[in-house]
Amino acid sequence: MLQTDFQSLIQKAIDSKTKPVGSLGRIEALAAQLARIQNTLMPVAASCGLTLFAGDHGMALAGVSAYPQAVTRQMVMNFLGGGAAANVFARTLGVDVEVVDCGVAGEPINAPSLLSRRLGAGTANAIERPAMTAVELDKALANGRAIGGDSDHDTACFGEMGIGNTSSASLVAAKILGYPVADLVGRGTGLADDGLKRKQALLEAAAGRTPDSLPADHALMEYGGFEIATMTGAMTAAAGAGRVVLVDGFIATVAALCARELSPGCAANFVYAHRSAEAGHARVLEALAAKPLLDLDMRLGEGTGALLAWPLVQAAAAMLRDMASFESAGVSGPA
Ligand SMILES: O=C(O)c1ccc[n+]([C@@H]2O[C@H](COP(=O)([O-])O)[C@@H](O)[C@H]2O)c1
Ligand SMILES: Cc1cc2nc[nH]c2cc1C
Repeated sequence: MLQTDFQSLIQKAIDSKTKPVGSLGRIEALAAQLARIQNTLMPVAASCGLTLFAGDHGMALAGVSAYPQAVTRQMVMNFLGGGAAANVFARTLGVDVEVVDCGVAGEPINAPSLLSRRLGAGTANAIERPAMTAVELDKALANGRAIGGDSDHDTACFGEMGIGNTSSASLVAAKILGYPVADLVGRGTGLADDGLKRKQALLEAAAGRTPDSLPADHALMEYGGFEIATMTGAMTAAAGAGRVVLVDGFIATVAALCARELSPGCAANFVYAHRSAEAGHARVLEALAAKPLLDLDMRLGEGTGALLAWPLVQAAAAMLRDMASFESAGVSGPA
């Protein structure tokens, strides 16, 4: 069937439901997207998994974050213990959580429930040199594809943890979009004014090492993080496998931007969950013409925004699948 014909069938199905035309607002657009992704007028949103990608950044040691690098590792232990915001939200929603070490600083973490896909003990300091090699990038993308492609869930939430990764994400996005990095720098975990100034100067120095504009793979190699690159691969494969991908905050949206550049078809499966309070997020969303579902002033990461959007995905699918039509319920249509 032609795409336009299927789109008009979807619209007809949505408009036949017992509600004034258009009255469920953006839930209707979301339902239509789910129908397109699953190629059915009976979309299913039955199960969702959260994969948390953790990695460290050489840049963090230059002082671009309000928190020390050690927090990445400590938070991985917290995820494994079930005590982080992402765990708590996931439990309330019945979502499974898996944690991936993509390259946390220090010795490998020895925990049976942790998936080890380490590319090293953190990236190189991208202020001075490329964050990773082409071989490391390829491996991270491949690791991500294997993780994103292997799941029983119809919906995937991807979250990240990495002290310094707002710096990495700002630089990657600036190079892909051809924006000055200053337009995309924010307070991250909560830098005060003097810290923000220092971060801005360091990121401008980092950006100055390379041309104003870079393709996504070069941008990732120069400025990316192991967790961001692994998430990028996971997003392409999850979308390729027909899953709905709930895109979290600033860092996850930059991974989605990379995924779209590397594998354009995957964008159709992306649902932008929320607008983070991190300064650059609104700009990157704008560049993607993406209107996220939620705006809760959150800026945590960990997939917390994506998790909170999961019930909306479930509601949208149930609306299209289960709501009565004017005809089946014997309700009069517009006069
Ligand atoms: O998701 C977001 O929009 C977001 C915005 C600001 C900070 N974060 C989280 O905070 C960490 C990065 O902040 P920073 O200041 O260390 O670059 C990293 O672990 C992210 O998960 C996440
Ligand atoms: C405590 C803490 C938890 C986080 N979760 C994601 N990024 C984080 C950064 C910090 C500092």
